[in-house]
Amino acid sequence: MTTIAVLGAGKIGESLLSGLLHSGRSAKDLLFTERYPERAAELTERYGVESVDVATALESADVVVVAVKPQDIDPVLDRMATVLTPATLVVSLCAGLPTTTYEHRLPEGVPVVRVMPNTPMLVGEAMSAISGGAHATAEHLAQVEELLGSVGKVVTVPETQQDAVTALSGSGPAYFFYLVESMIDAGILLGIPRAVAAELIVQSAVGAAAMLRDGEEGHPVTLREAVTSPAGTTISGIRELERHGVRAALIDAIEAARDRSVELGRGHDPKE
Ligand SMILES: NC(=O)C1=CN([C@@H]2O[C@H](COP(=O)(O)OP(=O)(O)OC[C@H]3O[C@@H](n4cnc5c(N)ncnc54)[C@H](O)[C@@H]3O)[C@@H](O)[C@H]2O)C=CC1
Ligand SMILES: O=C(O)[C@@H]1CCC=N1
Repeated sequence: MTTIAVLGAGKIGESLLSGLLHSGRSAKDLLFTERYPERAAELTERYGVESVDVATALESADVVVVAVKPQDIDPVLDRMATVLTPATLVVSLCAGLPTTTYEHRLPEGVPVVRVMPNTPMLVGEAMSAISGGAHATAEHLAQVEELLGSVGKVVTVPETQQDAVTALSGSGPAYFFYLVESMIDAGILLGIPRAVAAELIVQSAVGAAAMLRDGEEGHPVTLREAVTSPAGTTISGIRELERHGVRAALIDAIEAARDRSVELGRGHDPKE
């Protein structure tokens, strides 16, 4: 069985471990490394997965998943450079980091696949986009697709689109959570108890998402028009959204996130 080591068990590393276990993978086929011992102990107790040091993880794993922050990648790449061979597949979840950064710092031929997942992985509903580097074969991509496919949906994209994908689906859940949080606040303003407002809005979000994904008519414009009655309530609200430039704000937000992804990828490649 393939041994998978997750380097960095923070929010996304934990989501991946949890998602893989839920999908039926055995804890004995998983390893993780974590900088903070208390965090490592907490996760081992919660999931039964063993925490090891980075060198052990790199030596034991068939697939090494890098889930540290891009700002923390340099010491990890230095360790990887001394241990890895082309027999190990590297899967990078790091925002902004191009596959070439790994290729320029790791021994020749080590296969690298860049992935942008998202935290709904925790409940088996991730959206992950994958792109292979220069030494990644179709089999490597299929392996990563199978791995991430067990915790959600997977698409393959050209690596040139990964910074945009990071802004859209990597950060995307945060924007939906922000919207839900704001709508619950509106409920409070209108005198609805917080718990009731939260139930109303969360179930509306779940219902809207199900219509978008599974409904016969999944186009957002058609679905919104169906809620918007002539001279009704919804159009009064939409006029306010337009007056406040919410559409432009969202476009600007996603463009800013894309730009930040590009920025995070800089400064780690000796050939830059
Ligand atoms: N949080 C998210 O929604 C998403 C995050 N990502 C990417 O995943 C990566 C991790 O992000 P988060 O989980 O949000 O950050 P985080 O800060 O929660 O987790 C990073 C973890 O790595 C550990 N770490 C750092 N250096 C280490 C080392 N040398 N050895 C062992 N452990 C080490 C830290 O202690 C921490 O627990 C980032 O590169 C990010 O771009 C990608 C998609 C979504
Ligand atoms: O905020 C971040 O940098 C990470 C990458 C995508 C989602 N969270």
